[in-house]
Amino acid sequence: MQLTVTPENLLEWIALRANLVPIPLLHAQIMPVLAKAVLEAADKGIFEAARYGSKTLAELNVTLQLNEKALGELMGLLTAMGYFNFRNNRFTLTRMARRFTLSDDPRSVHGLIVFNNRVTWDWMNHLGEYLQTGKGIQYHDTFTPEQWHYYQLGMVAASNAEVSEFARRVPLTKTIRSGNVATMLDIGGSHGNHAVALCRKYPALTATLLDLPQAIEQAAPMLAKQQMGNQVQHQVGNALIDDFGENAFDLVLMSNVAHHFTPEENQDVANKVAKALRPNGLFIINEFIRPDLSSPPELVGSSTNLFYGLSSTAGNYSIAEIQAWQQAAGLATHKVVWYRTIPGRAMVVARK
Ligand SMILES: C[S@@+](CC[C@H](N)C(=O)[O-])C[C@H]1O[C@@H](n2cnc3c(N)ncnc32)[C@H](O)[C@@H]1O
Repeated sequence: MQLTVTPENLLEWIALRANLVPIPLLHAQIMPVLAKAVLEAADKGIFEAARYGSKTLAELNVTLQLNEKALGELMGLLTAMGYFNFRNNRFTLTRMARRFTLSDDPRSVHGLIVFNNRVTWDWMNHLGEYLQTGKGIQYHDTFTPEQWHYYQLGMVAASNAEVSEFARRVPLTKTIRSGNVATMLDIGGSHGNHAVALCRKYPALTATLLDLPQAIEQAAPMLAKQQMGNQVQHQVGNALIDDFGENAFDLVLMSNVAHHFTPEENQDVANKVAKALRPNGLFIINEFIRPDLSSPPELVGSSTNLFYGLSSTAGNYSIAEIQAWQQAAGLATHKVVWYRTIPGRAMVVARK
């Protein structure tokens, strides 16, 4: 799947091939406005206001109480972007918008949109500085409790978008698949969505979510809502400092954490994971993948690579880099599972 400029007829195709389309104008003038429109719309409750039936602009604004001219401009853009249908002067949420922007759909990314609007949008102003210094924001060290809250809400929402495909396609050991008693460690497990999905499917599987104390403070109520009792539990810790034990787990997941760590830190974590796995146990690194510069362009992996560099100093890693840590830790390369619903994202799996 690609995010691209797509010609709609032969003449447009020719214009594109003839290098007559000012692509940077689209990237520099149009794309930032598209992104910010979606962020503000979710944050101001515009999708929510349109939840029931079809509404005129004035009807929408009864609850929103915004400037009606400005709201009209935003609604025009959101309609062009496929979030609303507009007929007989009335706006109706599209199926796509209903599923992904309303906060209560299991696949909703609403929390991530709000996190990006309230927290990460400002980070973009640091990109120039990052390019000069190579030093990312390292937000885990500086977040206020409120920012930690939006962060964890954002992470639940981001995982909502992938968790059903994850649970369906993740490689698992025979012990887990045959319903025997088994254990799982989720490094940086936060809200626990991935572990919860697996533990629901395999009631004899128990999971430990290891995360920083500030994360657990915010994520604990989110996990409690899942009503998993003792089957999925938080453990306060730091993956860069703590030991994970020996022959203790059938499965270790590290989802969206490697991009916060340097290669040396990831190697150190992989070594500890190898020790903590039982024989035949699996280590899954679930990440956006940095595309090889020599391979065909892929926007999601490249964009998240820059974003994680800016935010965490590290960035995305290629499949080869991830597998090299796993192999150096004494694990055997097992599988790479590319998501079908999220471009540029994969589970890189190794076996003990
Ligand atoms: C981007 S979130 C990913 C959350 C979840 N695993 C997912 O995929 O949705 C990264 C998580 O890693 C945690 N984290 C960051 N550094 C950590 C460390 N040194 N030890 C343990 N957890 C860490 C953060 O607090 C956060 O909850």
